[in-house]
Amino acid sequence: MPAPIYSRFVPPKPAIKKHVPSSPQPIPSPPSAQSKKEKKSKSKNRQAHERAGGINELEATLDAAQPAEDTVAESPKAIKKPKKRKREAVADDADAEAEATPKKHKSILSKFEKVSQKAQEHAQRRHDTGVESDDAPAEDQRVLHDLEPLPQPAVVPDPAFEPTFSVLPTWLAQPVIVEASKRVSFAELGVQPFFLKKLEKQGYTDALAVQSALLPMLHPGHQRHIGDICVSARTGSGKTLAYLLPIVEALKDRATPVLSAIVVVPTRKLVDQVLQVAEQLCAGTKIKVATAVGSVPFTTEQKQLVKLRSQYDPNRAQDLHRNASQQLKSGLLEHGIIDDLMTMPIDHVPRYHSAVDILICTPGRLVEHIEATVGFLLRSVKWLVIDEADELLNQDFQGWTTVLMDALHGETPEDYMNVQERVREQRKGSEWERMLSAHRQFTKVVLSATMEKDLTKLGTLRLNRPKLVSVQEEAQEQQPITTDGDVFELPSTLEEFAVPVGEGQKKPLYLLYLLLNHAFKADEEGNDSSDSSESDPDSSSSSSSSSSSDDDATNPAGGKSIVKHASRVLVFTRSNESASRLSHLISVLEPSFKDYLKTMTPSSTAKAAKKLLKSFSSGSIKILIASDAASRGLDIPDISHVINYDIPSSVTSYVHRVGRTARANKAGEAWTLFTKSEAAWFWNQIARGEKVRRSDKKVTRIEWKEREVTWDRKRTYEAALAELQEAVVGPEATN
Ligand SMILES: Nc1ncnc2c1ncn2[C@@H]1O[C@H](COP(=O)(O)OP(=O)(O)OP(=O)(O)O)[C@@H](O)[C@H]1O
Repeated sequence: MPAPIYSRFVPPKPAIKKHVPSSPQPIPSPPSAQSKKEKKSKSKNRQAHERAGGINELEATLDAAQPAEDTVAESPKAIKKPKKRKREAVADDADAEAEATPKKHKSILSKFEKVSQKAQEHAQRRHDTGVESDDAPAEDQRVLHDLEPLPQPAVVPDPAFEPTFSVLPTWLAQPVIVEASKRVSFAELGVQPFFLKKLEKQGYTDALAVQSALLPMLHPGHQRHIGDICVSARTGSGKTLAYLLPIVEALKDRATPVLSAIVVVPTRKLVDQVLQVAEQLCAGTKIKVATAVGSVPFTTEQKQLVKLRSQYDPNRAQDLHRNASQQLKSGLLEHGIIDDLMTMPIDHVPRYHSAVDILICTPGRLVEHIEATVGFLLRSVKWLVIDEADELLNQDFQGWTTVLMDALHGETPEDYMNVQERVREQRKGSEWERMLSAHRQFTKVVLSATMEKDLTKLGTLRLNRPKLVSVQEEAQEQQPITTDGDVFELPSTLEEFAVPVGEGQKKPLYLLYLLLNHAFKADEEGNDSSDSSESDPDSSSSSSSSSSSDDDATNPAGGKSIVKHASRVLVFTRSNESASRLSHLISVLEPSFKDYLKTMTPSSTAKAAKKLLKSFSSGSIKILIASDAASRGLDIPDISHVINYDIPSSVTSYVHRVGRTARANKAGEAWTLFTKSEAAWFWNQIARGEKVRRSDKKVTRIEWKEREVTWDRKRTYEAALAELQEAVVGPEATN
C-alpha cells in the first residue's frame, strides 16, 4: 500500500542527517523520459526512497537492486527469469527515451528539484536551531505548501496515575464507630416488654455494643436508618440477636405468614444456630421460621416454603387455560403455574402463599428455590440479612448474589399476584402512583467480623444508602477503615498463648500435656477447677518444669476430674483426617478422655452434628476436635479454651478459630502449638502482625521442656502410633 500522500514527499529527516551533506546536494538529472513500467517500478520503491532520505538514495537503491536480481536468477525462483530479461530491455529503452524528455516533465522535475532543496534547507535549519515553530520565510512557506508533513498535534501527556479504586466511598471510609464496652438496657432501646421478659429469662438485661447500635437503626422511630446497614463487629459480639430482635419485634402480631425476612449464612451449622436464636425469640408468637439448607429433599422443602391453594376465579382461569393451550400448540410449555392449573377444579386458579415469615438459608439452596419453586417470590421481603458476609461474598455459589438481587429487586409477575394484590394494583389509579408504589422498601443488613472492602464484591449486593457500623475496642485509636487489607480485632477478654513444639513429632503429647495441666487442671487439693481463668499459664509453666516421678503430677486431671470440670475445649486441626487421627491418638494415650472427646466433621449428618453440639454445650462432651469448617460462626456457650493444634492457614482463620471462645465478654483462652518452621510466620503475622488488633494484651510464649511433656509417655505414645497406623493401613501392611 502506498504511504499517505504527505509522507511520500517528506523531506529527509534530521535523524538520518549523516546521509545529508551540510550543503544541498546537486540532484542528478533524472532520465528525460520514463516508460510507464519504469514509473510503476519507481512508485513501488518510493517507500524505500523515503527511508533512504531522498532521490539520491532511491537511485542508489534501484542500482543496487540490479545485481540482487541477478543473484535471484540462480535461486530456485528461476521462473522469474523471463520477466527480468524483459525489465532489462525496458531499462535500455528508457535510456534511449531519456534523451527525448518532454518539456512538461522537465518543468515538473525542476520544480521537484527546487522543492526538495528548499525542504532540505528548511529541515536543516529546524534541526540546527531546534525550533519547531514554523518561522520559515514566507517564500519557503509558500513553496513548501502541501509538501511539508501535516502539522501534528502536540503529544498529550499521560495523566498522573490516580488509583480511583483505592478511594473508598464515604460510608466505608467514615463508619459509625461504636465502643465495644458500650451497654444500654434493652428497655432504654425501646424493646417491647414482651421481648424484654424473654431476654431477661436468658440472662440478657443490657444490649451489647453492636445491639445498642443496630436496634435503633432498625426500630421504627427517628433514629431509623432508611437504607442498608453494614456491620463490622468482632466474633461473638452478639450480632445474631442484633438483627433478629428488631425483625421479630416487627412481625410479632403477624397472623398469617408472609415471607418478610431472609437470613443468608454460609453453612448449615450456622443456619441451625440462627434458627435456635430465632425460635427462642418467636416463641409465643405466630411467626413462622423455616430453614432451607438441603438437609431434606427439595420437594419437601418446597412444600414447607410455599402453600398451593385453589381459588375460584373463572375469568382468570379462562385466561390461564388459553395461555396453556397456546403454549401447548407452540411447544413452548412453561412448567410451574400451568402444571398446577391442570390440578385445579374447574374455574379455579392456583394461588401461592408463603408458609414462612422468616427464612434462614444457605445461598445455594436459596438460589435453587428462587429458580425452581413455583410461587416462591420475594415481593414482600422487608429484610435481607447477609451474615458472615466476607465469606459469602468470597464464594460465588451459583452466582447467588445476582440471582437473589434480581429476584429481590424485580417485579411480581401478574400470574403470581393474589386477589388482594390484583385489587390493590387496580386501585392504585394513575401510572405515577403505580410507579411509585412499585419502588419497594426493604433493608439489607450485611454483617461480618471484618467488613469486606472490595467494592466490586459489595457492589453485587446493590446497597442503597448504606451506613457502616463498626464496633471497636475503646483502647484503640479510632482508625478509619482503609483499603490496606482487613484488620481484625480480638475480644479484650481473650488471653492468647503460644507453645513451641520443636519439629512437631511429639505434638500430640504437647496437646495432652496442655489438656491435663491447663484446660482440665485440678487445684492443689485435687479439686477440679471450674473456672478456666484460674489456670495461670505462667505459674503452671513453672510448676510443670519441676519434674515429678509421681504419675498424678503429669495427670492431675484424672478420669473423674474431667467429668466434673467446667472447661470446654475446642481443638482445631488442619483437616478432617487429622482431626480423626488425633482424636484416636488422644483416646489411646489418655483413656479417661475417651468418653468426653469427639470429632466434628462436615460428613456428620445435620442431625448428628446438632446432637454433638448440644452435648458439647451441655458439657457431656468436653473436648471437641474439628477442622476449620467448624470454626466460622459457631456459637457454643462457654468454650473456655480454643487450641490451635495445627497452625491456622491465615490470619482470618486464626481470628475465626479463637473467636469461638471469649464470647459476649466472657473470659477465654486461645493456645497455639507451633513448630520451628512455623514460628516466624506465627509471630510475624499473628502475634505481632498489624492485621490483628488486641487491646493491651500480647501473646504469651509458654515453653515446656520436651522431656517433661513426653517423659513417661514415650512408650505409650509409640504403641499408640503403631495402633493408629494399624487402624489406618491395616495389620498386614504394618507387618
Ligand atoms: N445482650 C446480651 N447479653 C449477654 N450475652 C449475649 C447478649 N446478646 C448475645 N449474647 C450472647 O453472645 C454470644 C455471641 O453471640 P452471636 O453468636 O450472636 O455472636 P456473633 O457476633 O454473631 O459471632 P460470630 O461472628 O462468631 O458469629 C451468644 O452466646 C449469645 O447468647
